[in-house]
Amino acid sequence: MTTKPKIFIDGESGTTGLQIYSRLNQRDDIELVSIEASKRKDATERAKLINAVDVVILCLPDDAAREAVSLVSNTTVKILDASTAHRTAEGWVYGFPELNPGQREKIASAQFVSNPGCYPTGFLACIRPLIAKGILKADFPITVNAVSGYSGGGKNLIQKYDSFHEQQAGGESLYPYGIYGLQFGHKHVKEMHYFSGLASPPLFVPSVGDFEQGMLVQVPLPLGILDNPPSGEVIYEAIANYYQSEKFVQVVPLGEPTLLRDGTFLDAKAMNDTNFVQVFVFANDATKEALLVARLDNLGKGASGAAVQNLNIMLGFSEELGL
Ligand SMILES: NC(=O)C1=CN([C@@H]2O[C@H](COP(=O)(O)OP(=O)(O)OC[C@H]3O[C@@H](n4cnc5c(N)ncnc54)[C@H](OP(=O)(O)O)[C@@H]3O)[C@@H](O)[C@H]2O)C=CC1
Ligand SMILES: CC(=O)N[C@@H](CCC(=O)OP(=O)(O)O)C(=O)O
Repeated sequence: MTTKPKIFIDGESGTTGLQIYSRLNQRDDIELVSIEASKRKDATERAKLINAVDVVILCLPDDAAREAVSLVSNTTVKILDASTAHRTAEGWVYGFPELNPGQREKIASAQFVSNPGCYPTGFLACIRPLIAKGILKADFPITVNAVSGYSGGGKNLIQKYDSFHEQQAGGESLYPYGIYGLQFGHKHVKEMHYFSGLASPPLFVPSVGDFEQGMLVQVPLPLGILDNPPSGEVIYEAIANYYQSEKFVQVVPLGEPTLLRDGTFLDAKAMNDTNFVQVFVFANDATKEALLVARLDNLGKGASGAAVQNLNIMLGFSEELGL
């Protein structure tokens, strides 16, 4: 009988950890190992488990994730970090299998894998094919506007919204929508810049809406600044070809009307509870404007679904198991 790989989720009771747990706990091809709740922040107890399993999934704030990595003494244990701490760090592989040819092979053989941020997953899914294929040059000025459900802010933001909902007592939302990060330099910009291949960091404005889960990431392309702008069809074909063999990145056919609610709104929640990121291209060749949009579940392909996909790759399992 072959032994099942042992998995420890450090931060199992947090927002991301719970979602990973729920995707893994029905599986009989792995063994989930848990820490006693009262000892979940005890470094000695965590170190024992971290060094006794095959893969540790870190679902912790950045500092606690760095601490967990410092506790690793077993050179055979693999670490998958869902936090921002190691996304551009040396010695770590970026856990976005669809990003570049050969990326999933790197994930499969790595000891240290970082799970991408939710916003960067949407952004990179849109822009990476255009830079990689030379449809846009690396110096094209890029801005990103995105909206996330409030679970993107973890337990703290969920608690805040729970209390808003109590105060509004069924009435109109107290905080329906707000932009943030207005000092710029959001913690995700570094990985957006690094893995896109852009010459300069994109200007990123995130926002949060009064819904728990779901995300839209918008990348406007003011093509009129170019002498010979690519058409919408060229942009669409480049992105669609890039992901043609990928299951979890869906490039929606150009001008697909049925995906807009009432023909008008693109709904942020439509990918919830899935591991898909959808990429849309909207374009007007006459006005030389285009807009790329990614739609994903911040807790799906944006966090926990992506973590399970990476775990499967790291264990040499079929990538789609449990997703
Ligand atoms: N929410 C999202 O959409 C996404 C989150 N992420 C990242 O995943 C990580 C986890 O985020 P999220 O689940 O949202 O956050 P939560 O705040 O919901 O959960 C964090 C968990 O870590 C535990 N924890 C905190 N400090 C320690 C410690 N020193 N030792 C052990 N456990 C500790 C907390 O326990 P306690 O509550 O008891 O303090 C809590 O269970 C973060 O780095 C986040 O940025 C990544 C992508 C998307
Ligand atoms: C709505 C909200 O607050 N979202 C979070 C991003 C969540 C996330 O992806 O965090 P990691 O980079 O640690 O993975 C934020 O903007 O900080």
